[in-house]
Amino acid sequence: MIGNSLKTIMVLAGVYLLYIVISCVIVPYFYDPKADPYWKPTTKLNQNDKKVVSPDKVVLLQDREDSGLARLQLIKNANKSVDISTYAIHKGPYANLFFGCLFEAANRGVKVRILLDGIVNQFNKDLRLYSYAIFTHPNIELKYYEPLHLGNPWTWNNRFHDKLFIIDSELAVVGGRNIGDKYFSAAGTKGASNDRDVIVYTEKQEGNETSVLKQIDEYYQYVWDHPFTENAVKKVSHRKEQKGKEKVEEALHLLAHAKDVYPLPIDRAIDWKKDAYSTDKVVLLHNPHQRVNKDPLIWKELVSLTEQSTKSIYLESPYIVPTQKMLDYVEPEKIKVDYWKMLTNSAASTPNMVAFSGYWSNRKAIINWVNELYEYQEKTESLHGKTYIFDEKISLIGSYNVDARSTFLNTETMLLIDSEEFAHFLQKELNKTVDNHSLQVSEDGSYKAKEDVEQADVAFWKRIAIKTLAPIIKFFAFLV
Ligand SMILES: O=P(O)(O)OC[C@H](O)CO
Repeated sequence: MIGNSLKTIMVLAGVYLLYIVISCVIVPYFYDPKADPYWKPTTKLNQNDKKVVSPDKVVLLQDREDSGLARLQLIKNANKSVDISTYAIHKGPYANLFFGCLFEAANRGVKVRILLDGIVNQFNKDLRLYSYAIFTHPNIELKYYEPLHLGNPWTWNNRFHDKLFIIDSELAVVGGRNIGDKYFSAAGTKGASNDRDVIVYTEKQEGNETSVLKQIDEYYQYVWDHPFTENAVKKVSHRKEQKGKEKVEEALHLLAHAKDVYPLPIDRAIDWKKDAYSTDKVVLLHNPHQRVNKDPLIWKELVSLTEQSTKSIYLESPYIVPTQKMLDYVEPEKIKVDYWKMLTNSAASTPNMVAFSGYWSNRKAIINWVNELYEYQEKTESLHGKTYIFDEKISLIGSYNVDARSTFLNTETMLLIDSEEFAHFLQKELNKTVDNHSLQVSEDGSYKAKEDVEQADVAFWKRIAIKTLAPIIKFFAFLV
């Protein structure tokens, strides 16, 4: 009897596993996304357009602490609304301060909306407690994009990787950072993640119709109302409501004593607008919201810009895992750029062994594609920036990594900035990371020696993991 039940359970589990493999692995491997027949690249690089100055100004936000502080201050100074979308909120002191600021803003009447990836966040215990308090608060809402439904494994690959932060519909932060201590930690913090954001705002009231902020606002609303998003909590018991309130009180208390846990004074005014650059055009790029494989709109844009570039391309991505399906969109004979520099994590710095193993198998090919390939040599910090600069004119910053997951599977948001001044500045900043912390990879895969940068040791377990994973990931790179 017990034997029969066990057999039935094993058969059902096997059928379910097969259902998962078909939905999450086999279908995405074969399924070609439907292409938008009207798609055109956003920018023609070599066109001598009549110069139109956009009303948008941009500020590069690189320093980890400043970037964390800016978010907290912007929430504190919000008057009407705060709209946030991010892939992940990691539990820890920064997330608690962040929620402290959000609840403080909501308590004074600011409308707060938070949109997160479902699967990645719905098992975060702290977030669950906040979600109970959010449910009962009239001014804060929390939604999950594609939360886990065990019966719909074909939705599991559709991850929400957008990263937007919009204040009063008047200013936005677009970049690559999630919310968590490692993105905003002080210099020298172990496990710190280095990234870049852009603050975009407009000062001209009459120019607002052409501002990217309108586009960002409309896109946020579109995703907020999208059928793939759901309210995080549908009902709460009295006990849960109580637990949520206690968590919020804790966060507000922490905020009141922020100086004990946060290295920078939250109320210190930063005049970040002093570092603003004027622009000719700013556009929000995003992938379409489609399940299984998406029409790879951001990748198509990057390929088009690569093919149009004549002078230079600077590319920084924490993971570089090109797949054949991605390369099918490229016509190599069209790439005529004079100089191409690429920067990514080394085996020592990468926190993502799966993605790095995918890169490792392609490393030799990449060395041949570009003029100079660099790898970041810090053992306790990693690169997380997604930065692309074409012909010292067009810059893209945002969430998109050069891999199949960002290309076909995830939602992604990138800010395209047409500004020579900004591109020059960004290029200089990227070169600082290259010059001070990275080594160039030679044709044989070894590093070229450099006086001021030492090759970082790769932990023994990492070497073994890369050697073991690389041949396996080759077959699954379309999911990485
Ligand atoms: O580290 P992130 O935030 O760029 O995310 C990497 C994952 O591949 C997202 O799917």
